[in-house]
Amino acid sequence: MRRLDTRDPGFEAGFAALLDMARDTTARVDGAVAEIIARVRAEGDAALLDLTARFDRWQPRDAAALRVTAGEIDAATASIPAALMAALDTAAARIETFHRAQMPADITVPDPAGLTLGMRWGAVDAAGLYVPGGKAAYPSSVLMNAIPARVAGVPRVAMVVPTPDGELNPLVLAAARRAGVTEVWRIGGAQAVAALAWGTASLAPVDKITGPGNAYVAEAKRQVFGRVGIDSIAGPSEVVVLADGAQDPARVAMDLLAQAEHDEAAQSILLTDSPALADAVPAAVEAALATLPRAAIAGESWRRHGAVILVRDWDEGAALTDRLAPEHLQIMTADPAALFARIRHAGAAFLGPWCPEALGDYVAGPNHVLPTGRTARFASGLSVFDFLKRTTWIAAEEAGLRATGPAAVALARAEGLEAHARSIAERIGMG
Ligand SMILES: NC(=O)c1ccc[n+]([C@@H]2O[C@H](COP(=O)([O-])OP(=O)(O)OC[C@H]3O[C@@H](n4cnc5c(N)ncnc54)[C@H](O)[C@@H]3O)[C@@H](O)[C@H]2O)c1
Ligand SMILES: N[C@H](CO)Cc1c[nH]c[nH+]1
Ligand SMILES: [Zn+2]
Repeated sequence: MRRLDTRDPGFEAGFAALLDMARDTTARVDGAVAEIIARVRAEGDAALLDLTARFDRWQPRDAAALRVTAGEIDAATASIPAALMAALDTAAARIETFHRAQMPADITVPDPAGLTLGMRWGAVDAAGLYVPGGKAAYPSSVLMNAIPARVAGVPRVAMVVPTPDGELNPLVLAAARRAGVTEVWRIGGAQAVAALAWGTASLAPVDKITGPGNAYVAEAKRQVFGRVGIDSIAGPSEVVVLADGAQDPARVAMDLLAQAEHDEAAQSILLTDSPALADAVPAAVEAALATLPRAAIAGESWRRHGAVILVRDWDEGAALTDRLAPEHLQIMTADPAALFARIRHAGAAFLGPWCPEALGDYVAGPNHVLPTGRTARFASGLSVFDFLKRTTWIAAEEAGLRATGPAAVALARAEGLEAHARSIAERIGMG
């Protein structure tokens, strides 16, 4: 854990090291990922069987065993206790409501020159959803990926999830059923991303791959981009908590640990204007760690990547937050909305002491698949827009072509493109 103070002369160097940590999560695995993708392209299902045995410690009998059957999904769903199923339902319904509200409308623009112009939205044909499963199972991520895809109208939704040691998580399967996933595959890591992008004899390729994952998954998505579309790069989790001196150190500590427990590579940062809070939180983190089942992961994450930054004021706090462009931004100050208005870059914001980030992970409604590694400077969280694309259209009658065509003819000739010019000119008798 780093302790930084903006008043210290060495602050910039320490802060730059924090920024580098966020930037560097995938670079170190690019070679290994390229090899995995090349193997899946060359060997298809055989590579999936071999890599699954190697990385997930599970040897599927054959390629057919990589696909979860409808019977397995039925049995898993039936095994979920009613109260847990009700919680899954609450989350699914709230996520669906929020994402339905995102659906954009087609536009038609009447044009005074006599053309009609428009833009139409349409869903991709097939989406591949990556659901992480190496260190923990994420039923909530199934809902967060699949519900926007279905709301957008995607007909084929293929989900991949690793099953370490051959363990299928029943709630992951129940969530897949609840969210309308059409295929579930027991594969993970870069090999799953490669299979979705290039296809194998068993798994048909998709058009768009979405979802979070570890550094291998994030790097694989980066490498298959272009062959398929991807959402943002959502890698190891991050949170920046902005808290003033009125906040309870124990609550702040648990909010930091809620990200740290995801992954040793996760990053949790506290920014505060209170020297007392800056002193109290590290001790509160250590005390809370002792009570957590995933203390080993959370402890390593906190010690390697965690930070407490003491700022002079919230002007400084807002500027540093923009430089971090965090995946999650939790604001617990006297006027959280006013401070949020001064910050431009964050994947998702959580305002006030009654809005811990974990609420958004599960049931609030907005998506929890968010841009990490400072990509919130230019990227956004998963939404229906990731599964939609736009087609613009133009309709012209003769009068419209006569009114607008001569300018096009002039520009086409200026570009030396005579066929362009004549395809218009000959229709309107310009010669
Ligand atoms: N941003 C989000 O919305 C969100 C949501 C949930 C989880 N997460 C993040 O997703 C990540 C999940 O990571 P995970 O590891 O638990 O699951 P994962 O499913 O992303 O990765 C597991 C896979 O990684 C591959 N792998 C592991 N070690 C490898 C190696 N040495 N070489 C090649 N491949 C290897 C294996 O194929 C394995 O199946 C965490 O960082 C968590 O913070 C993010
Ligand atoms: N915080 C994660 C996104 O970074 C999402 C998640 C899933 N389950 C719990 N949390
Ligand atoms: Zn989380």
